[in-house]
Amino acid sequence: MTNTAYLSLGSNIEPRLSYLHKAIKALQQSPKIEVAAISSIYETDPVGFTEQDQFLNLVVQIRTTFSAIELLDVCLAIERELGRERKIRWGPRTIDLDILLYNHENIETEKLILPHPRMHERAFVLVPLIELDKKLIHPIKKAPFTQILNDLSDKEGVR
Ligand SMILES: Nc1nc2nc(S)n(CCO)c2c(=O)[nH]1
Repeated sequence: MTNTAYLSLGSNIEPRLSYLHKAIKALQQSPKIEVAAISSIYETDPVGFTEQDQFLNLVVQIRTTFSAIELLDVCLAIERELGRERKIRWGPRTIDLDILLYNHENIETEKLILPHPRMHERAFVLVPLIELDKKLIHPIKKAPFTQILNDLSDKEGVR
């Protein structure tokens, strides 16, 4: 059964662009993942821990036969391959892959919460996600992501 998922990718340690390309290539190399669409790349102000460098962010749409938990393990493996060190929780990172949506499912385990619990607060996620599909609706809030973005105050952090 083929599932549709959206992943947010980010990097704020140089060479940022190279890390993003390598992460996308790693996804494409998986036999159980088809990268169906890739958003533009946005330079974004760090949110959460703001004393760090600007990020480059993008969102990819994938089709996959992995389960959500298996997809999480793939994302964590790619982060490890690209030298992600989890020193400071919100600190700088070579690469970050977050699962945003998996079909329209609501999953709540200690390893994985879907839809991503902070995606509705993050312009660096919403702007590229809407670029890929303007009609997407948050499966729990039942609100279009375009409306969630409009309601967001600090949109200016995304260029
Ligand atoms: N702009 C921006 N700020 C961030 N803060 C954290 S943590 N992250 C890592 C993703 O959770 C980011 C990010 O990817 N982009």
